[in-house]
Amino acid sequence: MAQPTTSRPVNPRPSPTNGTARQSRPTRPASPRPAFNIGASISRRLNDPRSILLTGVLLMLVAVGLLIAFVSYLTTGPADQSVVGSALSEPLAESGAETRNWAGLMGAYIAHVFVFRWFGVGALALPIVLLLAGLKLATGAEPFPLRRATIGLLFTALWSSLVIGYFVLVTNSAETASVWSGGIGYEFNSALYSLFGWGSLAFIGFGLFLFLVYFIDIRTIQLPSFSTDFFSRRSSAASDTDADSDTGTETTDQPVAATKPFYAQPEPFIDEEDDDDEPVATPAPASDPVVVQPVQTTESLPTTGVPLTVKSHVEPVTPTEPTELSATPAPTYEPDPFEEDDLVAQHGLYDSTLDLPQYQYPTNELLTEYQNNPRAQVSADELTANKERIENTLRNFGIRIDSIQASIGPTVTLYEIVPAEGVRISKIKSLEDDIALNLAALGIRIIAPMPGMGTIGIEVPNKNREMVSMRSVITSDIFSSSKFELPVVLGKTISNEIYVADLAKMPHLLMAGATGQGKSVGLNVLLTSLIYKKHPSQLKLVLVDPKKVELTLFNKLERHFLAKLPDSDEPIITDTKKVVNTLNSLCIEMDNRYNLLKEAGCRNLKEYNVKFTRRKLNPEKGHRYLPYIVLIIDELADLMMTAGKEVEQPIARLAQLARAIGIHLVVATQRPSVNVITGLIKANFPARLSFKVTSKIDSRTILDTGGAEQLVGMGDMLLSSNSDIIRLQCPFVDTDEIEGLCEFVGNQRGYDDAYALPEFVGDDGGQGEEKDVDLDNRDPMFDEAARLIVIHQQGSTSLIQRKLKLGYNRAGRLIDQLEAARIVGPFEGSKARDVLVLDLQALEEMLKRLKGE
Ligand SMILES: Nc1ncnc2c1ncn2[C@@H]1O[C@H](COP(=O)(O)OP(=O)(O)OP(=O)(O)O)[C@@H](O)[C@H]1O
Repeated sequence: MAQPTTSRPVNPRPSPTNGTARQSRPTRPASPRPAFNIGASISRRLNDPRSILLTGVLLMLVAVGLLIAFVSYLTTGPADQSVVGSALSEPLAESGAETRNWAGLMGAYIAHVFVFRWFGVGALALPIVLLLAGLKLATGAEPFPLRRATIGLLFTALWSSLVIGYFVLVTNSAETASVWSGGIGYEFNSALYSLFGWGSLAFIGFGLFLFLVYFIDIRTIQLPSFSTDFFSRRSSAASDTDADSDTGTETTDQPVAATKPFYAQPEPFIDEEDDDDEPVATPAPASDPVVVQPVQTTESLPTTGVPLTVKSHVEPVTPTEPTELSATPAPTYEPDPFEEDDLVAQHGLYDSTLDLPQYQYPTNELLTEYQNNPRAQVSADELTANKERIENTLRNFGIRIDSIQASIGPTVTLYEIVPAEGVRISKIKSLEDDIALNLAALGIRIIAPMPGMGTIGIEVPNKNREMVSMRSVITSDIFSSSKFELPVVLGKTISNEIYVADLAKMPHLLMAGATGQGKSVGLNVLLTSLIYKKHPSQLKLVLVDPKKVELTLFNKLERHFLAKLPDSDEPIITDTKKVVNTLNSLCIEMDNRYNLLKEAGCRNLKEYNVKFTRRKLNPEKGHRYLPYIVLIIDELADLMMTAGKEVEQPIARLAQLARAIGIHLVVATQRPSVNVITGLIKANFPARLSFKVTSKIDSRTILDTGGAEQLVGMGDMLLSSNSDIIRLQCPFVDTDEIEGLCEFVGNQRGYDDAYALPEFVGDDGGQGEEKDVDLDNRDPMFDEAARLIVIHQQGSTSLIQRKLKLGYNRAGRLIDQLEAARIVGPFEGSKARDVLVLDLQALEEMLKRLKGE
């Protein structure tokens, strides 16, 4: 679990409030809207994909112009030199008319600077760099990794200037040939030659050597004597495959995926089956059977996490059975380091964000800047009054104290009391209710003792509270520089620190709170944090919303961040049956991912993705970059009531096993009772968050302790993780802001469709599919059964059984026929089916139609 990190001094300033900003959601109360911000508008324009396209095309045009000017200058340069020289002194029209350069006077002038004065023929590198950059911006295509190409070309420009300069100097041909070396090369050699003579060539040669060592990594250049030469081995493997095509061992000589869209990057590739008769597999040490480990926090690319014994041949991977935690350790395979280095040198590291290279992360301006009410500070009077009342109350109960100190938070102020020697803490704890009554404020919480300190804390709500805006936390240093895998900003602590947690480490979160206390805002905050930090290729959301209204705004993210079942129309899942199928599908995804990790010899998703990024895993073997998947369920109670075990079991299974493979769950409910948050579910959610609940019992169910019933609402919450309980004020984000954010993302170019989860075919034949029912061959009791169901408005098999005195099988067949005739709805777990026909009159009409009358 993440620790809060301090971004402010521990002794905070008093906090302002906005008392008006919380009347009701979704309409934002009278909080001031941000004034029109010119800077924000310009920055939005610049980030607009159309502006990016325009910049790209402009760059390419400039590049072509420069290329023409430079090439032309190499032949016409000497003739133009006098024109360029006189251009500043004579009227432009005249000097322009005399220019021989194909790109006119301007071309001649720019080429004069770049070619003649600076780099000579090497100046051609500049338009090439601009061309590549323009191409990438305009189309996303990147024939060579741009950064490496730029460095390489600029070095070539400089180095060629130096080499040619040397020869121009020693052959005394400056008059005619210095245009090829440019001024830099010639002047450099003039200076050096007088000191070292031909030794200056050694300097230049050494420069090249340095570049090769650091930039290309000279160690990876293959000498002809290497018998393991990558290309020769690959092509021989390919011909082997040709000769024996039914072995199923496919190899491809072309690592670049030709069928990918134009913006796709080359596939990472290493063919582990390219071995000869001497397979060497390196099994992982059979020591520790636990393959699941929490993901590391550091962003630096770790080594692969498997013992690295360098072998040049590997054995084909044999998939083993999936997926329990105690699964036997995966065999690890050591790919040929020369191959990987070669691929990485050729294509650079794999970069998942190149799936959508022009994707723009949301800007801060999309969030509202709320002005906090200046009256909302905790005044010195309020502080002194509370202090005195605490002291008096304690004194009345015979408790002496040594000192009392206040820290002002956004919602509550914490009075920290050092009791006099000999005072028992349990005594103070037992007086909690009396002290609260005396201080006459709602939401007094007594923390006795404060963890890790010998003091007692009393939290008293502020008269006016501070609104913690989403914008203020998103723009904070601590969040924007966070290196967490899945950073979520949960709010501000009592000492005004911004609390950022890593969902990947939590690894699942259970949320509860009575209605209207801030749960939906809390979920929106969580989703907003993730969307601000992650690229669509790195994160997929599965949103389950049985209430059907809470998460609808996120619909717009379908082709960027959402995942759904292949045959589902709606990306946000509201139907119980679909929820069950989706949960089961996630379990299949989990099993598939475990298999991939096992084959790759990785212990968790992060290691796996690092390995994939380094092009050590072959996509032709099913390996792919694995995005995190976050499953959000808004209202577990509804699901537990309608589908009970059908949802409980996959949720528990996912919660138990999915952390290592990057599937994380956030489950919210307004009814934290034991039949919703069952023991099985609770045991698998170590991190729990509670907004205000209605009773101490509810607080115990969710947090295992009281306290949540004393919160003051509006996002005031307690987070329990690792047996610590922290009080936080959740940030506020309005539906308008969420709408703006979703539009910003949704209007950008996305994937063709939502991320497809594996297909799941349930016991009843899949996603509520119709069964094979022949309505022409109806049961003789069909009409009667239909009337019975419509009269009772209850779609139950047992009703038919009882009233028509039929056996279970026949009643079951009848209900299937009624479903096929759309008189009752589909099976919904333990609940009776919906009756789709409202009255007998409508029914009789339907029956007539069925009979063809
Ligand atoms: N973090 C917050 N800061 C300030 N006000 C808040 C915050 N969270 C919620 N509120 C206020 O409380 C109201 C209710 O919040 P919200 O809709 O999130 O409650 P809920 O628990 O989801 O309710 P329900 O279960 O009925 O959907 C909001 O409209 C807003 O005015």
